[in-house]
Amino acid sequence: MPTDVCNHVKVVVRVRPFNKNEKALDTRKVVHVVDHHMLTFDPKENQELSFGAHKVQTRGLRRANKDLKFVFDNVFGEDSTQVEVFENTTKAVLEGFMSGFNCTVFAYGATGAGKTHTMMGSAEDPGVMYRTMREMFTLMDQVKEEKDFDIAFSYLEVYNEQIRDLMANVGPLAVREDDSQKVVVQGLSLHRPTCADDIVKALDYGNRNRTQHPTEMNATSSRSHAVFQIYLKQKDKTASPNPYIWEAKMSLIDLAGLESNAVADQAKGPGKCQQESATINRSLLTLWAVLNGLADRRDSKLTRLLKDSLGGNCRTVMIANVSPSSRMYDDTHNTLKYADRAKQIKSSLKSNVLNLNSHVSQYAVICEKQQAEIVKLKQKLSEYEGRETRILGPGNSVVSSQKQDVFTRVSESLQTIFSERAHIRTEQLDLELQLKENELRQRHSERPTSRPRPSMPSSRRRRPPNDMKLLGQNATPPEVLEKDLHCHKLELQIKDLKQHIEQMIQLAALQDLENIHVHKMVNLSLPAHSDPRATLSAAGLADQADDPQHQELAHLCCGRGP
Ligand SMILES: Nc1ncnc2c1ncn2[C@@H]1O[C@H](COP(=O)(O)OP(=O)(O)OP(=O)(O)O)[C@@H](O)[C@H]1O
Repeated sequence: MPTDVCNHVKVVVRVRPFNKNEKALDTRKVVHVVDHHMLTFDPKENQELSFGAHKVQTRGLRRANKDLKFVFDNVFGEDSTQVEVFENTTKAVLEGFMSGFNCTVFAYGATGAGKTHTMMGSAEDPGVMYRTMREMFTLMDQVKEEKDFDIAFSYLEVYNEQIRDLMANVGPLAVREDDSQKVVVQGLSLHRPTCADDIVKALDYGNRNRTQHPTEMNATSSRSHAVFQIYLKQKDKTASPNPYIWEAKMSLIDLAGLESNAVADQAKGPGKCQQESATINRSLLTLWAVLNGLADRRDSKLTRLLKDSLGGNCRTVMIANVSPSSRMYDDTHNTLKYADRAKQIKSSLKSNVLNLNSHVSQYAVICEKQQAEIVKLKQKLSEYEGRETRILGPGNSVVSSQKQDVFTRVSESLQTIFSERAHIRTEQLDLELQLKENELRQRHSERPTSRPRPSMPSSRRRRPPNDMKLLGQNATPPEVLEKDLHCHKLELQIKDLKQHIEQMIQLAALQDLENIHVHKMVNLSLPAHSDPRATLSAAGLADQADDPQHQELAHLCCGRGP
């Protein structure tokens, strides 16, 4: 889904190591990296470090230390690796690129500050461009089952306000906008890489065509802005008739080195190079103003070219390259000031996600259908609310609430009948027990006291006969008789429990059957006082017509139907 987010331009600073010249001249170290986010420019004396044994004056007169603290999204020190820089710059925006956001990563800084090293690197230690492509291929590989990709790249330079194709080695080319406001460079060659190594070869080939002139700071100074652009189109592989399509452009730019006028003047004198330097500085200034939203993009070829890749709808990373040496004091100071201001730039992003056939008319039809569905459902709901509440009865037939009342009453009556039955049974058992007691008492009273009872257990037989006392002699039963009675009581209890369990099982089965029968009878809607036999046969229970319990139920159900 397309998403809009507000994003700051990510600004990082990379400080390169002292070069041979700077070492040889024993220049002062003017950039002190405090940590991964902070650096001090021109630190106070106690923080100062000189490369050699003695300090070397900056250009012009020695001035008071500025001791300026700068904070950035990342600060990479002199020992930082290409991997570290990549991981904390382009890698972070790659995810956005794969989600359809345009991205731009550009290296900015003075001539010889390390821009080309950061962006291109060398075959042994490739820079951001190669690593970005390699990572992109890895990411594409991870989702190749779900998405189809179409990837292409172009490589051009802007030199003295002219665009040249570095891959085809032709130019100048015109830049214009197409009907959909996309920037198009007429005649620019597009290339389809199959792997990251194709890109390295292409970059190597293109760089050989890039305009270079030696500067005071860099013998192989790139005097043009090199713009490497990757176009990625991805489409869902799903069988959906409206698959999403992501289209995004990533621009990796190695800008021409900014030259302070002092250096340029010193190095070049009048002529072509002076004009070149002035053009570079002007286009960088324009770029800067565009980034800050202060200038029209038509002011320079570079900004026209990057119309859809700067600010606005784009994720931007700026890598500011600086030298640590006092020899480049002013350039470094300027670069850091610009980088610091770039942190304030915000861009409003919009993912370039398209949907095939996503016509408004389609959505209107879907909306209409859904609205009709809602009206229908609302009607149904109010109909149901108007009616009496219905619940499901046995056999899944619908029983009205009136019938449900009768059903509940019949169930309650049945419960009462069964509990009364149980009570009667208990009373019956009590009576039986009393009878048995009386029988035993009578038997004992008839028996001679001296003779032991043959049925008694041996432990009892061992007791002296005079222990036995007849009931009635002192109003307490003899011990043997008491034990006999207890034994008998237990036997009766066991018998009763067994019967009770059987009864419970039968009752449960009967209750189920009765519930069904009651339900049948309740549904008959017979008048009150109908003949129970007739009710039973009408309910299809003619075989139960003589059963008093069923007759009782039929009586209860009659006249209570709907
Ligand atoms: N981080 C670094 N580590 C080691 N060497 C570096 C580093 N950065 C730059 N260099 C070396 O410094 C020299 C100048 O760097 P580079 O060509 O990248 O500068 P540049 O900013 O692109 O200059 P220009 O704008 O003039 O083209 C090169 O020899 C490069 O290898």
